[in-house]
Amino acid sequence: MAYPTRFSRLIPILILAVAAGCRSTPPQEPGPFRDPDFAEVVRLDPRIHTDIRYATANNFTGHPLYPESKAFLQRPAAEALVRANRSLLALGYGLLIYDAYRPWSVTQALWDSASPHERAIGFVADPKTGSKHNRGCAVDVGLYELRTGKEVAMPSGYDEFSERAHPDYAGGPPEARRARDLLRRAMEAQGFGVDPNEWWHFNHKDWRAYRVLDTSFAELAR
Ligand SMILES: C[C@@H](N)C(=O)N[C@H](C)C(=O)O
Ligand SMILES: [Zn+2]
Repeated sequence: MAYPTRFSRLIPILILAVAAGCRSTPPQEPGPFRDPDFAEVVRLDPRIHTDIRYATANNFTGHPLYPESKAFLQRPAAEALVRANRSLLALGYGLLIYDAYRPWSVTQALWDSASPHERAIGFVADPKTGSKHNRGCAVDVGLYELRTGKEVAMPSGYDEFSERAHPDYAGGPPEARRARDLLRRAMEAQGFGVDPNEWWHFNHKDWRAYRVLDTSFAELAR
């Protein structure tokens, strides 16, 4: 029987073609874009603290997704963050970064870990379009108290995906809401906009000028 034999020879080729079609890659965007110019934030201002959650198992996936704990941003966003930190230092607080530049493949991994509901409400960016973190123009931040070095309590924890995480949530302890609003004012004064679902996530105003990247931290540090 000639037909089944010829067809069975085609099967590996078909599998390879389907696999190639499904291979995930960052979105191809027409641009034009600025060249990447990353700065490691703590080198610009060591009084900005970090607790890069995706470099630890203390994140919603339960696994480390970064090989090292680093906070890079495109230079205009990094410099704006330093200015926001300076304004907070004067009030007895400092910025605590939970995440900054995120390679696109990590956005894909977060998307794969998220539930359909979390995807639907925009808790994690769709890798088809990419995240503003992938452009080096989004930062997840909270506050620490200068006097004690301790993290300041907010109405929800980081990546707690609930109504309490909304930047305009009106419940919870008033001092937690005051801290959240103080953070937001300091960030907005320097050109960042808060995410409507997440009090900790801020996009720098220049995000459209940079493409989605999948460059590793090690490559950025070179
Ligand atoms: C997953 C969360 N930390 C986050 O950053 N969400 C936004 C929407 C993103 O993935 O860009
Ligand atoms: Zn974020």
